[in-house]
Amino acid sequence: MIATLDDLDVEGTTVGVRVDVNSPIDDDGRLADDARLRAHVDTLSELVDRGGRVAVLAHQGRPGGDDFVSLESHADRLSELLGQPVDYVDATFTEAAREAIRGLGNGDCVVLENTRFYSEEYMEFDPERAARTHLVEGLESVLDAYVNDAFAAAHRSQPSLVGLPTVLPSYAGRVMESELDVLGSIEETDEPRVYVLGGAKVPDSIDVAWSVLEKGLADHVLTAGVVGNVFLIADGVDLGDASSDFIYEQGYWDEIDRAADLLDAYGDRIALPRDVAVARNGERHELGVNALPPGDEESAMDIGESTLDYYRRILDDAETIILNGPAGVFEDDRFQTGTRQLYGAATAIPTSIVGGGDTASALRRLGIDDFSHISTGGGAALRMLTAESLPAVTALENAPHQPAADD
Ligand SMILES: Nc1ncnc2c1ncn2[C@@H]1O[C@H](COP(=O)(O)OP(=O)(O)O)[C@@H](O)[C@H]1O
Ligand SMILES: O=C(OP(=O)(O)O)[C@H](O)COP(=O)(O)O
Repeated sequence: MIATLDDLDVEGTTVGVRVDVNSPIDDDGRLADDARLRAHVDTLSELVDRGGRVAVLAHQGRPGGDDFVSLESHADRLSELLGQPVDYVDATFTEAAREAIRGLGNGDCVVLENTRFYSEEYMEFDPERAARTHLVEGLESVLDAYVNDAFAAAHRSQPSLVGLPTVLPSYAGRVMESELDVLGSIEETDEPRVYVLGGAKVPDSIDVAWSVLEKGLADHVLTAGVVGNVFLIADGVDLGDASSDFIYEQGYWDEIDRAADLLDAYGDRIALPRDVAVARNGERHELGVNALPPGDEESAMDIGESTLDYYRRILDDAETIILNGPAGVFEDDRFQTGTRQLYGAATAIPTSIVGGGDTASALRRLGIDDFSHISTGGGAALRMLTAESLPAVTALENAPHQPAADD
């Protein structure tokens, strides 16, 4: 049983709120897309409106990456979104941070510095050990409560996600609540239930496929993107050197054997692309699988019309569809068709659930957003779809001061 904001007496309470605003960053090191910030506005505005003293904790990027930047521009944007001043302090758990938190009045909000500027926050710990890190020990004394709204990071066992809820009364924010509500009860959705696995996270997608087929959750698994390419090769199709080299370079070669095992076990419920699109003379060119391999240097970048017809026929009967990852290289106009049409068809199905942070924002840019639920998480959503527990969710379940089960 996880406590929510409904269980928290907010007025005058100093709350540490973990959000996931890990976002694309522009060449000047500033926020380039505010979708993830907007997702947390409900939680944050509720807390300030109810008189909370709000300290926001978040990570941005990974050490060494171009997007590993300060949260100053996130704070600026948050101020616009909340319609009130939001302070930023370039400290996370030191005396400067504690001073900023102690200085909050009711309804005030401050954004602390990128948690991953501190090495412990980029390591995974069990909750008890995480509770003895500098970040947790530094903040514990100035916080009355902890709210986790960072569903997209809930598969990470890092101090701000599993350590703070070990020592503070803890609550799920509104994003976390709605994600757990939808993704935690997939088995209650209507059948036939179809999973579409596309994109480039091949090992994760194969884990999901195994799990949902084994548990009988999926009536059909439709494959696309790099995932579809791996299944085609596993089925004996020669996709040519360019696609094979790409899969090899990504370190996914072993996944071909796993895909072949899956086809052996559940081939009747797994649908493979019937054609692919390549770039020929600078234009999109579709090739049936019987016409493969493609020319030298031609890579399978999207699914083609014949695959879309086949997949649409399967979708005709579906009551629930769960999609993860694009059908092709949607960043290139020539290879957007598969994603546009497949996801477009999915919006007509009564229950449509999309996982995958990057895919979700791309879909919004394509103007396709009429789904029952668009998850804020990529990796976290995939983990939930395999019915695996997420460390940050478990930490919330085990946190002190939980409401009684019959509350
Ligand atoms: N056939 C393909 N070949 C190469 N890359 C692909 C192909 N299909 C999809 N992709 C790439 O997959 C990436 C997104 O996949 P993924 O990271 O799994 O999605 P998400 O971020 O939503 O979880 C996109 O950058 C897209 O270009
Ligand atoms: O963007 C995130 O995950 P996602 O790419 O799976 O959606 C989260 O912020 C987690 O980031 P991480 O994968 O660097 O731990």
